[in-house]
Amino acid sequence: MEFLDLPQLLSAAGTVRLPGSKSISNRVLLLAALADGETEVRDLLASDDTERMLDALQALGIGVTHLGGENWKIVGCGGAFPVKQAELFLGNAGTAFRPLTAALALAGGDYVLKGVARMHERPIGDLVDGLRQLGADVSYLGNEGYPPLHLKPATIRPDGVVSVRGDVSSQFLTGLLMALPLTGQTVAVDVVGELISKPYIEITLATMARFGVVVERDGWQRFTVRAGSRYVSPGTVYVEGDASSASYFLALGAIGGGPVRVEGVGRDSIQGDVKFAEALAQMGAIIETGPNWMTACAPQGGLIAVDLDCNHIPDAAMTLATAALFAKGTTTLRNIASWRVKETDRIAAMATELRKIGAVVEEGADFIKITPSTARPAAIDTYDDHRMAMCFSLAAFATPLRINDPKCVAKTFPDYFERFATVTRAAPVIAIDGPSASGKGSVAARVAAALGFAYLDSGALYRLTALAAQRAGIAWDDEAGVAAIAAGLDVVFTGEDIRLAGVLVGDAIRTEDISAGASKVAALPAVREALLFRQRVFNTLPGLVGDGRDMGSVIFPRAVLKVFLTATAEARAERRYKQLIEKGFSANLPDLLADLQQRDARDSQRSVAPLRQEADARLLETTQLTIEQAVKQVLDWYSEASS
Ligand SMILES: Nc1ncnc2c1ncn2[C@@H]1O[C@H](COP(=O)(O)OP(=O)(O)O)[C@@H](O)[C@H]1O
Ligand SMILES: Nc1ccn([C@H]2C[C@H](O)[C@@H](COP(=O)(O)OP(=O)(O)O)O2)c(=O)n1
Repeated sequence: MEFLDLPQLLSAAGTVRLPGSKSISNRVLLLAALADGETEVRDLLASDDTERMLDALQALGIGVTHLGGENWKIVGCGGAFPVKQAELFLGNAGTAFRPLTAALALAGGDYVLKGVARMHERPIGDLVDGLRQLGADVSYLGNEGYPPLHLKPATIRPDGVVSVRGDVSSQFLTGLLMALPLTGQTVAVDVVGELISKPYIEITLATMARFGVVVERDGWQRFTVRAGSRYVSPGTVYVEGDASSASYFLALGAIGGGPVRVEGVGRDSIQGDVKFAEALAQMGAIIETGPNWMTACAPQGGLIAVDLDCNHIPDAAMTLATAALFAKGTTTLRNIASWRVKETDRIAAMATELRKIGAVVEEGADFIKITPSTARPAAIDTYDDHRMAMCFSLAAFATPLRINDPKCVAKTFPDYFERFATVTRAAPVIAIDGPSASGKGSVAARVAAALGFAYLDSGALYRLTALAAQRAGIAWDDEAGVAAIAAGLDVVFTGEDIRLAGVLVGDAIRTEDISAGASKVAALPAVREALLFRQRVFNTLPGLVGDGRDMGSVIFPRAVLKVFLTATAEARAERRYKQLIEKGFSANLPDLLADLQQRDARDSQRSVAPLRQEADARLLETTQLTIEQAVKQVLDWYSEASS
């Protein structure tokens, strides 16, 4: 499985131009397809969900032309799709599936609508019931009440009023409303139960109005579309930036200092999720808004917990759940039952993953309560849910973490993590790589002490793996066996002390035998893989100095400073000789030199993470230098690199 490792974050500031709103994009595409005339759609969101809609429209015979960038031309069909028989695959795109179901059920053709497995677990029965009241012929191909669906031609006989439930997903009402002009008659929709996510209905009404259809509204209970309503292209439509996507960046500013500015949505937005900014302000964040921009900064004393009804911001509220990790007290998010029928059961997923990083979480049918506690690194599962991946990126302010399957963000925000990187600063790393006995450990530990940073002796992990394998009777060339040992290493570093399975290791990992074993196990790709995340979790505040062979190339490629530390083989053999004698080991200089040359060769010739000076690493030749001189040089380079 693909993953993305995030270091602990230090701060956030900058500006992000948001991608187009998913909700607006897919509504505009469908209405442009149903309208009379051509529509130029500008700033459309480029994502999986909009691709599913564009593909479906093309399959239905709609003229779709990419004008370059985020701009598209849609040739409307005036309410009659040219293709009367089709099978459409809509992935996990609810914003494509529900409205297309409604429009196609009234379109007089024979259509099959399918999605991914999760889409087939997301209820659609309430919408189908509504459509059947209009005479539509809709049947379930799998489970009753769920996609896939078969829609057949039918006589549509609107008899005035249709009832639809409003308390499961507002997308059912959205789908129905957008399809009603296709009946040509006056139809009223009565909402049964409390309508949730009202702001999404506002987006629907505003978008329909942009295409010339005005829906009469009686509170949130009854919506009427008059006979003769027709969609007409407004010519050009600009899609607003995505307000839900804005939530991650505003939260970054609120947690990481800021200011973080988002452009593309603001005070004038038609999207309900802009209200997320108000929720963040209640947590203490300093928010400013303009017509189409917003900024967020962290408050002096840090964020504070809130108890909020989130019915009006169901998607953006997820962002509050991870922002709660940085708020004093217990945050309660209420009235969020719809989370359970989204891309995944978001209440369960959020609770499980927040607990992994140490938060105390209570969940109920329609609420979640989060109390922060000491954070610990973890690998976060994302459940094929873009918002899980984006929400948990915020948690990196508390701890380094791994995001599994980060590409699931493509559903609404394909380049999310690239943008995230441009507005965040991570805890700095100084990477010191070089051959055996070049002085890496001595220099790295002193540099770390001078800066107050943590120190990672990565070689010790390979040495510990070799030792633990030896103790377990596993041969050093048994890749799977040694990798399992590496993955399960029970090791605790405290200052200079290293404990393996609770017992002090001392010099047992420094013998020449274990040195040779370490070099052998280090050549096994599965072992390196198993030790990757274990090393990256050292990347915490205020900073880290890591020494080894691949600190700058593989483990911390974004290190602020990379140093390749070396000395002649003779000088290194002599240093090692002295070191061993001082420790009371017996040693022989010619043997040491031969051993060291053999190890240099093995470390630099292996296929994975070979020892070599990277193009972006600075060379520090120490044959003629004292340790103090070498340390000073690294500190000078660091202050240069970080200024
Ligand atoms: N520049 C230097 N000049 C002289 N001795 C050094 C220098 N750097 C390191 N040493 C000594 O060499 C030995 C090996 O250094 P160490 O830091 O353990 O190397 P590495 O971590 O690269 O294997 C230590 O005893 C250390 O004190
Ligand atoms: N990041 C690292 C660190 C060490 N190794 C390998 C290379 C060495 O043969 C062993 C032991 O590393 P260590 O840095 O402790 O060895 P030296 O002190 O340099 O002799 O592990 C590695 O492959 N990658």
